[in-house]
Amino acid sequence: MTLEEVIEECKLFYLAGQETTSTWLTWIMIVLAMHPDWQEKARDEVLEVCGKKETSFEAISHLKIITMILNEVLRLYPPVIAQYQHCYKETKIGNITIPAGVDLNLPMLLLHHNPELWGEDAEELKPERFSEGISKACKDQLAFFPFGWGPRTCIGQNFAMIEAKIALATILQNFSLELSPSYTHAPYTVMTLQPQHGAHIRLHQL
Ligand code: HEM
Repeated sequence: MTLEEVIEECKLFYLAGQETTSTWLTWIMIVLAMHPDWQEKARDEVLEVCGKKETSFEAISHLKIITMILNEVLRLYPPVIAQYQHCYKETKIGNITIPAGVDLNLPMLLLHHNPELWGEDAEELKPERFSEGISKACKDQLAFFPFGWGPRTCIGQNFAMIEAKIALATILQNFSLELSPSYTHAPYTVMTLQPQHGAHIRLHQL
């Protein structure tokens, strides 16, 4: 690789890895402040598995409720709301022929909220959907792809999962989260899906 290419790769990793994970963590905190019952379940699990100690790589693999919550937040508030693919040469997928030059939009946000795939409660926070893993959460497991799909799927997804689990476990060990009355729920997109008026959350030290 040339020096120029290495620099460009570093920029890509910074953009793809920082912005996505930080908005995801922001939504996780908003959602747990909105749903104190799930916040309590999540904290109980963290305290049971890790106690008040620093979370270890080994311990986070036992955080089942936290994993369910992380997936449900990715479903409702995917940081990347759609993927755009350009078809360079005529391609056949099943019965469909896509001519060269066509731009495809894969709308994660729409599919993640589709009641035909997720049920009439698609708009509700229900982490228990993921209690038996991703493949059983939805009628069509291809409908959940917050990290993309296929050979170019997100290279950082496992890293992001570990990062989010450690960050969330540490926050829950030390703080309780309460939604401020000034918070207005308005998801909107500026490159990633963000809370338009900010994440007004009160943190109470435990
Ligand atoms: C919540 C966190 C994240 C989300 C939602 C996310 C989402 C995505 C999506 C949708 C793609 C496009 C995949 C495709 O074309 O099929 C992608 C690609 C990529 N992501 Fe992530 N990502 C996250 C975290 C990270 C992290 C932490 C890193 C690096 C440390 C990272 C590095 C990359 C890179 C380098 C690519 C391009 C891969 C390629 O084209 O071969 N991402 N990500």
